[in-house]
Amino acid sequence: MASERILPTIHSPADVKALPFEALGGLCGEIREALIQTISQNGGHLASNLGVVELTLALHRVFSSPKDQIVWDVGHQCYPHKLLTGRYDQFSTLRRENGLSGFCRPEESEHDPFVSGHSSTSISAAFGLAKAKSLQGDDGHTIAVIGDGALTGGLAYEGLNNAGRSKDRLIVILNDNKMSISRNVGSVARHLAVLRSSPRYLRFKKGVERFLQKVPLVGQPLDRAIVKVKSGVKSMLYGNTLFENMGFTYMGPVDGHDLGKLCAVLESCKSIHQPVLLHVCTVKGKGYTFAEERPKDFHGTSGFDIETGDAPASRENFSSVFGREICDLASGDPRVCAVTAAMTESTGLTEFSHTYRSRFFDVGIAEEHAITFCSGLAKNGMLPVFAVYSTFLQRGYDELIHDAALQNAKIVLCIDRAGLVGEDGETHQGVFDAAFLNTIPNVTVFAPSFYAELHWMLKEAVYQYKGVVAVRYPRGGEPVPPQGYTPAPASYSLLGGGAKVLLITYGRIFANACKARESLAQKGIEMDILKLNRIKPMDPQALYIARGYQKVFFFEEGIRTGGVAEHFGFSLLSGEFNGTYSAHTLPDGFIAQATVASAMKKYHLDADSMAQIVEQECEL
Ligand SMILES: Cc1ncc(C[n+]2csc(CCOP(=O)(O)OP(=O)(O)O)c2C)c(N)n1
Ligand SMILES: CC(=O)[C@@H](O)[C@H](O)COP(=O)(O)O
Ligand SMILES: [Mg+2]
Repeated sequence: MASERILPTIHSPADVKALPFEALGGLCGEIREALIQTISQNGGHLASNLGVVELTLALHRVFSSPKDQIVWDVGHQCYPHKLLTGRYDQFSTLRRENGLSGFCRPEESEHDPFVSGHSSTSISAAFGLAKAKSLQGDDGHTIAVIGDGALTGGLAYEGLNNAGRSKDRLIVILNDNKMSISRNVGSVARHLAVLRSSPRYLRFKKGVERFLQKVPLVGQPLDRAIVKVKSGVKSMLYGNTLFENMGFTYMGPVDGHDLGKLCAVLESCKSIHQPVLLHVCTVKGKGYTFAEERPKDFHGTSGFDIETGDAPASRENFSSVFGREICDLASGDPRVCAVTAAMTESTGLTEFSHTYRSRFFDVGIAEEHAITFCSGLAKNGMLPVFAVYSTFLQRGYDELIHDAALQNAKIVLCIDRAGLVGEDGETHQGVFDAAFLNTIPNVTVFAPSFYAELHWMLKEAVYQYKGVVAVRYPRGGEPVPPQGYTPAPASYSLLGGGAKVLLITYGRIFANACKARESLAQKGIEMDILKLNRIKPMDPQALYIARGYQKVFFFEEGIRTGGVAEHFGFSLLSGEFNGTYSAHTLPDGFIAQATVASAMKKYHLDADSMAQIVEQECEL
């Protein structure tokens, strides 16, 4: 007889605690099955989640969420946590519109204490949470779970530096699977490799524990004294770990797939009332052979066949075209360098990384550093191109101002995933870059709608302009180029001429504007389109053209405040313009997860909405 499934009966961490230990292995299997089933359909971060199944279970056995708070770094590995904290029934809605988020979301559950999506925030957040608890006399624990990849981000060290030697109940769990999205990089990764290969410490610790158990009335002060003695002896024998030097008690390394060991060591962590770092070793993709063998492919997937592990063949997209173009430039110019902050594959730099190894730099999840590093390269005569997602570029705002723009350093930013990104949702939408780049002097911004434009804009960016030059393009492929439109290397292009109505736009939604124009033409409404190729600085000639129209509509796939539409409108309305101007942009808010097509419709950036808006205005 088939045994009853356990996962559907888990409605809260209390249910996890109530299970006999022998049932936990089966539960791990059910969690893995749920992950594989759902992610194969909905897409998501499979390999990272498969790797933390036992760890998540152990955390919920030993600690009591929500009193004890668990902060998942990046949050892309929090799906097992969702399954164990009352969200199993909604799991099929993962990453869908109005469904469960693929990251931690306090609005979704009391078991998600902090928003996540961007890397390396967990230690700072957890320390803040822990400190607040201490100040309020709350004896709950706070646990940050951070991956070895996320540990390459500078913010993690700011958190460690600040939290070390405090007296708060903070536990940092380092989930070390040797992988960021690609193989992890840098000298800390090397330090972790050394620690992984010296399991003597935990054995030593176990000896201490056995001793402790024999000592009657072991209280807190004795616990601490033992920890100190133990650390001292250990550092004499083996040298200190980085974490100990930063004031943490280091425990580990421990096998992150051995539930018994994990529970025992977490109990020990719980008894040390000062910051502890527990080093856990896991296998990315654990339990699904294809993901174990190809963790990169299963880091983020848009869906796959469970039997074969095959995903739909990836088609040409802006990232792959960029990857080709940058290789072309590098082949003819030894000054061209490519920089990524741990996103080699997804930004299209795989080929470059193999072919031009000495000029390729994966700096880790360190966008701030990447920008300042690029400025240094540029100052000494190289031509650095930093390929970065729009949402992660937000990290480097000050570096752009202070380290690049202020000294007019010649760096090129290839801003990928600019605009709506879809299922990753609020934390990943690329809707702020046009607005925040608008605020920085010495910055030029291009926005291709098609691959052919990316080709000439990239060249222009590398060779024709001074200062910081950005080329921003969306996630995925180019839209179908409108009939009769030939991309031309100019800062703007005008479609039509002589109409009274003008639509202005840039980027991929230019294609929607062209469709809207066609459908309006069928209704007898003539409309010209002004397509901006360079969105900063604005070409005065483009403004001059707009002045001649009676009705001007600006459509922008970006936030309103500070965006291109607002800037254009301000300049237009403060000059000699007698017509009406309206801006149709994304709202000044956070855009929820949904397919790009659905969000476009919701915010009136699709062709039908554009046509409707123009038609209604023209009827007035
Ligand atoms: C600031 C920032 N840059 C880049 C990313 C993209 N990103 C998401 S997960 C990830 C790798 C994380 O590796 P690790 O922390 O080791 O977790 P693992 O997937 O190995 O469990 C990267 C680079 C991000 N989320 N945030
Ligand atoms: C978790 C994370 O931040 C990234 O892995 C992100 O989900 C990538 O999404 P893309 O599919 O756009 O590369
Ligand atoms: Mg990792």
